[in-house]
Amino acid sequence: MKSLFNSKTLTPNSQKNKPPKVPKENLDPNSVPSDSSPYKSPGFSKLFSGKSRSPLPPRPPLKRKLSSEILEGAATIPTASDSGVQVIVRIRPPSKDEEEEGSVVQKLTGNSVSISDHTFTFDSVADTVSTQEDVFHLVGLPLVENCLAGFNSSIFAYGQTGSGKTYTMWGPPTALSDENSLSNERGLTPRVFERLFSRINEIYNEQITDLLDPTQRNLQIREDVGTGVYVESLTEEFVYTLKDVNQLLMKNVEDGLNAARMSRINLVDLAGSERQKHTKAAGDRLKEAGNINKSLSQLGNLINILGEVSQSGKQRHIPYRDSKLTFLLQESLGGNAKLAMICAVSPSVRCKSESLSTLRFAQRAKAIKNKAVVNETTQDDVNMLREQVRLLRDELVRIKSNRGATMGDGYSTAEHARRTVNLLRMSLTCTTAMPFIRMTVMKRWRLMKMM
Ligand SMILES: Nc1ncnc2c1ncn2[C@@H]1O[C@H](COP(=O)(O)OP(=O)(O)OP(=O)(O)O)[C@@H](O)[C@H]1O
Repeated sequence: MKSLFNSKTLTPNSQKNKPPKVPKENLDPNSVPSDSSPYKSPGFSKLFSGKSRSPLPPRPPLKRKLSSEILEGAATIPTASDSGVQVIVRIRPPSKDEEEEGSVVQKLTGNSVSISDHTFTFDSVADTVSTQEDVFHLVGLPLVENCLAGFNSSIFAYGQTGSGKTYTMWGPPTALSDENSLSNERGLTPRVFERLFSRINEIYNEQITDLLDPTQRNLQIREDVGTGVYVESLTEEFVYTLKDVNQLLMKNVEDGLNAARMSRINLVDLAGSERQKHTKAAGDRLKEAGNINKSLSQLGNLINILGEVSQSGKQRHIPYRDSKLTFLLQESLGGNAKLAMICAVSPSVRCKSESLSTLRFAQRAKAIKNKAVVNETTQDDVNMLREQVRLLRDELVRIKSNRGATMGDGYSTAEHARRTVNLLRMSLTCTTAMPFIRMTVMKRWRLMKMM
C-alpha cells in the first residue's frame, strides 16, 4: 500500500517538517455564544439453447438488484441520508510534565465528557486509554464503507496545538516508516488506505460474477468428469436468435451493470485552534497566525450558521466563500458528504479554556446536517468518462486558483491554505463496465496534500 505514494508525500507533520500550524489570536471560532490492474473478474455467462440448469445445482432466488449491490456492504447503506455530523472527542494522555497536574477533562460515559462544571454529550468520547485502533473503528471503518457505497466522506481533526490531531490522523512519524507499517500507533489515514485497498481487493479480485444475475457473486469453479470445468450456479438462458442475445445484454444494462459510483474522501488535519495571545508568535509568524486564525474563525462562523439552519430549517446565505478554508471544505460542511469531526483535547489544567472552547465548537458542529447522497451514474461509459474529465478539470481549476489567487491582505492563498489545513483528498470510482462479460474496476486516487 505504501509503495503507491512516495514516503515524502505521506510523511505527516514530523516535528522537523511539520508545517508551522501556528496558533491563533483572539479571533476564536468560539467567540459566538455556544449553547446551543483494472481488476478483471472473470464474469462467465453462458448462452445456451434452451433454459436448462443441469448439471448445475439450482440457484437461489434473485435477492437484490445490482445497482445497490455493486459493492458488498452497500446494500445496508441508504442511497441518500440527512446525515448529522458524527462528533468524537479524543482526550490525549498527559505528557511527562503534565502528569503531576491530573486531568481537567474527564470522560464520564462512552459519549459524555466533563470539564470543570460543564458536561457535554457527543457521539463518542475516546480517552487516554483509547487506542488508534479504537478510533479507527469509530470513524475510519464507517468512512471506508460509506465511500465504497458512493458517499463522499470526510474526517476533520480540530483542536488546539499539541492536543493530538496529527497523532490521530497520521500517528507519530515513527509509525509510518515501512519497517513499522504494522505499528499499533499508526493513525487513521494509513489505516483508511489499508482498509480501502483490502476491501476493494476482497470485492473484486478473483471473483466470478454471474452477469445474467449479478446478485450471484464469488461463484465457485467445479470440475465434472462428464462435462468438464464449469461454474457452479451460473444462470443459463435459452436463446434462439441474435435478438434474444441482444435482449439479454440489454437486460443487464438495465439492471445497472453500467452503473458507476464515485466518492471522495477528505482527511483534514486543521491548524491548531488556540488563541494567539497564548503564543509567542511575532513578525511574519504573527501575521500568518492572524490569517490562520481568521480562517478558523470563519470556519467557526460557518459552523454556527449551518447549525442554526439545520435546527431552524430556515434558508439563509451560507458564506462558504468568505475564506479559502471554508470554500475548500464546503462539500463536507452542510453539503453532499458524510462528516466525522474529531475534536482533540489536552487533559492539562493549563489548557482548560482552550479545551472548553474546543468542546463548544464540537457541540455546534454536532448541530450541522449534511445531505449525503450516493454518487451513482448509470450513463453509458462515454458519458461516465466525460463526467470524470469534467471533475478532473474542476479540480485543476480549483488547484490553479488556489495557487494563483491572493488574499486581500497580500498573502498568497496557496501559502495561506497550506498553513491552515493539511488535507488529503482522494477520489474513488468503482464501475462495472461493458463489454458485457468483463467486470472492470476503475480506481483513481488523487493525492492533494497541502502542508
Ligand atoms: N493519543 C495519544 N497517545 C499518545 N501520544 C499522543 C496522543 N495524542 C497526542 N500525542 C502526542 O502528543 C504530542 C502532540 O500531538 P500532535 O502533534 O498530534 O498535536 P496536534 O494537535 O497535531 O498539534 P499541532 O496543532 O501543532 O499540529 C505528540 O508528541 C503526540 O505524539
